[in-house]
Amino acid sequence: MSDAAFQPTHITPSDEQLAIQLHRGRLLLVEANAGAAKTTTLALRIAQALQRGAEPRTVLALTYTAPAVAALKERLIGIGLPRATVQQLRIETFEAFALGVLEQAEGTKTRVVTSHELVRPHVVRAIDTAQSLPQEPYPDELMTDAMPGNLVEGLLKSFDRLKGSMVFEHLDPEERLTPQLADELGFGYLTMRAWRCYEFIRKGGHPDRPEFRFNGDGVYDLARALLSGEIDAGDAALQLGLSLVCVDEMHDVNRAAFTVLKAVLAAHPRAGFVGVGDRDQVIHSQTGADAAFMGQHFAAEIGPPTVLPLTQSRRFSPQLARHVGALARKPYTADAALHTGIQLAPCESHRLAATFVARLAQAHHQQQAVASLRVLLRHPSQSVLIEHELLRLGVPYGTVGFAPYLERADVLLVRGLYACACGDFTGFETAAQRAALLDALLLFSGARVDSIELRHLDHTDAQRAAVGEASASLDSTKSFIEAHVLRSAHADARRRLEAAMAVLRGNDIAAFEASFLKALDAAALAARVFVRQQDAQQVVDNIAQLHRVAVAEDTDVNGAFRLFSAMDQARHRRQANERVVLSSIEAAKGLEFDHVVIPHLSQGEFGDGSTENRNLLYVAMTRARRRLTVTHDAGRPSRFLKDAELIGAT
Ligand SMILES: Nc1ncnc2c1ncn2[C@@H]1O[C@H](COP(=O)(O)OP(=O)(O)OP(=O)(O)O)[C@@H](O)[C@H]1O
Repeated sequence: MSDAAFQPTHITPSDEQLAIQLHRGRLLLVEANAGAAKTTTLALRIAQALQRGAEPRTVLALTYTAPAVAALKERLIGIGLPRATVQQLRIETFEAFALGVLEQAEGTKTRVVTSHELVRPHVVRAIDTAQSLPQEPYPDELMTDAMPGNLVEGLLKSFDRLKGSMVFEHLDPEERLTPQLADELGFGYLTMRAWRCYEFIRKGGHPDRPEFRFNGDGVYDLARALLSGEIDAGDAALQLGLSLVCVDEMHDVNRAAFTVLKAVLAAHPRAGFVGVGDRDQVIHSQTGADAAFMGQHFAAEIGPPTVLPLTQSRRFSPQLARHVGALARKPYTADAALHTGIQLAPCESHRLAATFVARLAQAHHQQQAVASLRVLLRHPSQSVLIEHELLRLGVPYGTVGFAPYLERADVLLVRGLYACACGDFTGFETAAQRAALLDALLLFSGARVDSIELRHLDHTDAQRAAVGEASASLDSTKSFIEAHVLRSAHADARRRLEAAMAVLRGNDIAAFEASFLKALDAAALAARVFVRQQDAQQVVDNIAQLHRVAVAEDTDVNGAFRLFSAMDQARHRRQANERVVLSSIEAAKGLEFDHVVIPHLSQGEFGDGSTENRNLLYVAMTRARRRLTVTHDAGRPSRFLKDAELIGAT
């Protein structure tokens, strides 16, 4: 145990950082810009606590996302803490932490569901129930022309906000829910009624715990149990013997997470608290995230914190700080010693942008110095052309936040249709490849595996068992497709799949170009399968991009599909590479890379001008250390480029 300042490796803390590292007051908040060393300074504060004698298991650091957990661990190792010590610290997402506390309090583990598609039937049932309750005082308000299945996406989004903001829990229990009250709260009456029914279904009639928990339900259920007094700060499940509680990316905290945090601090009155965040990195506002939880709510409900500054970006240059400051409309300074090259490359088409990015990656890969190049994409479908070019050039790469395009269910569907239509299963040599193909075909065809031997299993397990068996050999795969996919497909889906196969069978590239997308009607196929509009849109976009690549290959249909298989094989032969990675922006939050590439910042490519999209671009640009490259169509640049003063305002 020592009271001397912890000495990090690699960096010399600034005076501002030292003030935070050595702070002894109980409550400390730091709000600072991206790259201003928030996570590093939190890591220093944790290392200082260990130096003062704290046991690693008594330090709890909570964040909202898995990438933020990874970023904090990386910084702790970066400042010199042994990996083994870092592994003993409790660094978790709020959701994982809440699930752990609930498991302890409930004495059992509840099933966790992560797929929107698996909760869809429960939401549909909740709408049905809400619309048919006999004592409903406002039945007319619950009628809608929309099919229940089409309401699921919107309802789940509203449910996220109802949970995150704990709207119901803050209502007067005596107050009756009326259409007017629902309106005042900013939710439709049907939404609030369906929510109550959904929660009833989720509880499954069990008195102590729900049947299942979906995304965010862990934090919500714990927060609700805390508010109702079912669990309190004195409960053994919350008595964790903590000496320090930290929250990284505190701007992502919503009312439910804040309720959990309050209870953790109440359970550990002697533990110190440090929270760090940046209000321009809020990309989860749909779940009720609000920077006020590191402002007025914190002061009013937990106590007045000491607020300490971190003023300068330590990641990138003053020039880049000026641009991101203009984008986020706030003052931004950076360490004058840092240099970040900024390149704005005009590329008129997606294809030109893909070629440009792939060449950059190739040059990067050939350099000897170990450095990271990260291509940050707003939508996964933007990777199709870029990956295709990388494979053509033989540049190894990895993907984070989405699967490589040749492994996506929608791309496997198209490749599988070609394989079935033309009897050419090249590219499906391994059982794993065949299993992925069967899963994709089952998904989009709406076919259900039905066999007497598997009746004792639930649907998911039955499908897994049947696919596992069928994928063992190519012959059994083919018979399974014939017997269980095409023959038992949903009627609409079957019509589309057969029409698409007929186009492929013709091996006529002109007909393929003119009518394949129309015959397949991916939008209709996807809308039947996916709950979220954005997921269905991704299917349409992925297939459109694949089609574009095949048409541009200047060969016949057989040639184009053979090329896809060859590329897939080449990809499997090469090791995934950490130096060139294509990634979603969400998965890069909290991380940093030597060279960041943001392709195609043109009108309509980065979503609308909403705060959420602006914040995503802010997060993306601020990941760069030494180089930032942005491509755009100079004829139709994104408005964000003007806002960031990367191009002149017109
Ligand atoms: N004292 C220091 N000297 C030099 N570099 C430093 C110092 N402190 C932090 N850094 C570096 O600054 C960079 C940004 O730090 P960090 O990731 O902690 O910022 P952040 O504010 O958490 O960023 P974000 O909000 O984007 O997640 C890192 O490369 C880190 O190593």
